[in-house]
Amino acid sequence: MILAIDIGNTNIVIGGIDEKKTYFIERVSTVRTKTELEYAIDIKNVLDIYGYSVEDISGGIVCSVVPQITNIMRVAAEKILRRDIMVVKSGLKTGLNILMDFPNQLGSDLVAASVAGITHYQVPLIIFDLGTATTVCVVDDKKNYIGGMIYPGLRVSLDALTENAAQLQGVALESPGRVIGKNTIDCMKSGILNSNAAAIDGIIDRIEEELGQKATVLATGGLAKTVLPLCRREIILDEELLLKGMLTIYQKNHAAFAASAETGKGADSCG
Ligand SMILES: Nc1ncnc2c1ncn2[C@@H]1O[C@H](COP(=O)(O)OP(=O)(O)OP(=O)(O)O)[C@@H](O)[C@H]1O
Ligand SMILES: CC(C)(CO)[C@@H](O)C(=O)NCCC(=O)O
Ligand SMILES: [K+]
Repeated sequence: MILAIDIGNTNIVIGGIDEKKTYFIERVSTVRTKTELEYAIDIKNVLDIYGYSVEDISGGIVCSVVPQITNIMRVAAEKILRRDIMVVKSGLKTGLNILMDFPNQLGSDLVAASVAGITHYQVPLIIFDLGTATTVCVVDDKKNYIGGMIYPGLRVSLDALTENAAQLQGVALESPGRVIGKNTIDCMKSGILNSNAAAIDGIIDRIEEELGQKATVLATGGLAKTVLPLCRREIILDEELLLKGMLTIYQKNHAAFAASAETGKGADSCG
């Protein structure tokens, strides 16, 4: 099994995975001030809770969209696993052809999700990731990453609303059970959930129209399981999509990575 660490803007997902299965998957909060030792303790605690030791882990990979934490987490994982840890970045083999204006600016999380998409599902693909941001990845029938969308995630949208409206307070992100709200809280709950669900349905229609093809639609991220039940289109929920993508990237690059680490050419340059 390898250790896969996905650093998002809100949460860090720590998972143990191999081609057979996911052994554990846990979230800790993304805290920008934590030290290497504190993240090392997080990793150690997750392993301890599940009864795994360092010997059970054959390697590690970090995927991050928070640049100031990337290296701290890499060193933290190296402290625990006592081996070089791979970082998802441009230059690695992925099997995905990124047709963007600036391919190296594409978020590593979007790369990992798309790699998992082309590995485990039928292309073309539309992939929604409902986290801090809601992102949409579009992969065509030739496994080209052709673009997507980025818009505010549900929690970020709600926070902006309550900050700007004097009479509105925070609500839990849960369905009120009906579309037409009868009180402030239900109106807000219905509004945030149904507006996002309807957006997803509508976005799928528009992307398929622009693609000229029907696509496999996937969803992942902390909020996917809350929103998907309100969508009308068929959408496959895969909460382990990023971990699966990180495993594939690890496998495709592991030999070159080990060789470059061995010859001291720099632990994190692979090609
Ligand atoms: N059970 C929950 N109830 C309410 N909000 C939640 C819940 N779980 C996650 N969230 C919200 O979902 C968002 C985080 O989703 P996720 O765990 O996918 O985070 P992330 O991976 O850090 O996001 P990103 O990858 O976009 O940076 C946050 O806005 C968080 O407040
Ligand atoms: C859009 C987010 C924040 C989603 O996590 C992340 O993928 C990111 O910071 N991306 C960089 C910009 C881009 O992907 O075009
Ligand atoms: K940011």
